[in-house]
Amino acid sequence: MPTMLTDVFRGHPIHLPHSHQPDFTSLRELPDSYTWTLKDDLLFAAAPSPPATGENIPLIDLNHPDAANQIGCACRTWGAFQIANHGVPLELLQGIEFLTGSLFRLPVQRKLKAARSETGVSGYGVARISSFFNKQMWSEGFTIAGSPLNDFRKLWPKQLHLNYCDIVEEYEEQMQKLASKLMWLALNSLGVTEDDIKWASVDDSDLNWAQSALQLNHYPVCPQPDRAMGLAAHTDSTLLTILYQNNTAGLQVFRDDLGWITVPPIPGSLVVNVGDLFHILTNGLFKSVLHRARVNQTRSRLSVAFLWGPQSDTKISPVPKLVSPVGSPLYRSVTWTEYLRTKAVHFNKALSMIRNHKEEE
Ligand SMILES: C=C1C[C@]23C[C@@]1(O)CC[C@H]2[C@@]12CCC[C@@](C)(C(=O)O1)[C@H]2[C@@H]3C(=O)O
Ligand SMILES: O=C(O)CCC(=O)C(=O)O
Ligand SMILES: [Fe+2]
Repeated sequence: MPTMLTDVFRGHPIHLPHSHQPDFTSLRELPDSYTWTLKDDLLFAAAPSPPATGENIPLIDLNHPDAANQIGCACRTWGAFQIANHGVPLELLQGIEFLTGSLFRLPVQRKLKAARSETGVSGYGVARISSFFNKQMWSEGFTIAGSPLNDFRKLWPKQLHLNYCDIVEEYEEQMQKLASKLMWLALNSLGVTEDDIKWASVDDSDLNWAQSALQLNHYPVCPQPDRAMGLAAHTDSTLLTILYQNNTAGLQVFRDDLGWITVPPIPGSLVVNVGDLFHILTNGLFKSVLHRARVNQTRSRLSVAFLWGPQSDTKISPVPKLVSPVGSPLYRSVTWTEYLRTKAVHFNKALSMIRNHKEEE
């Protein structure tokens, strides 16, 4: 039987200190356990871009006739871009932001009623990647995989949870269509079409070949933001991730030649990033971008990540058209479930674990 996203960590517990969540608002100084240095993350202080270059991920208008090529170019050079005219109603973006804010404003004891279990995917807690670091992150999260009904009922025992479930359902529906559209635009820019990928379809009335999770993130105001970390550097395991951020900056993407670049919030736009599975599918042509979230001394920050990938039993391997006739594929084939489990053990080394030894020249 194929594994669902909700089951991937069953038999694979990840020990996370959910219940040690501090009351962020009462702390005037950063506790040592939240103070990051180079020792805790080698990239912690990697030089930011020289201010003069002003380089940043592109903002792409999806109504532009050349959008596919612009997306392809952004996926190759940055592994990320922002989009305008994406068709997702502004009220829905405001709705998901309101829901996220009201969830994290709940008292911590109520949030812990829906705490993520050690073998589960859904629920409230610290970032799953926390187990790879000695220091704690200045954030709290809530993951939704499958229906949020059970968890939401624990958070809002009265009627409210039903309205919030509707918002999540509508948001996921819109995001699924958008993610599929973006994937095909990006692939078309490489000359890859529906004929080259048997497990996916262009028809957006049938998106059963894909699945997703929603990650709600809250980064509270922080007394010493320069020494804290909201969400440590990572790549997503997805094909694509679509991120909504509120009007507070914090997301940063890494470029080898530029260091960390802050992605400015642009009202109404969405950030898209390439995940590890898209990198594999394109035989390394699209960059799975390393990103992280920093925190702020005066403003709290919210973000909502729509993490999108194939069904759990679908084998993802480099599209043959993108492998040189004299070379071999950079990666062996892998399902999303297998990859998530590899990542749960090897974290940022997961891609190299599935890399073929005999590489393309
Ligand atoms: C589908 C998933 C991707 C994710 C692990 C998860 O099972 C649900 C949460 C996702 C998330 C969000 C924050 C960053 C990340 C690396 C993490 O720790 O949990 C991603 C995971 C991922 O993309 O690998
Ligand atoms: O909050 C952000 O800007 C980044 C969130 C993120 O990377 C994630 O949830 O995977
Ligand atoms: Fe991420």
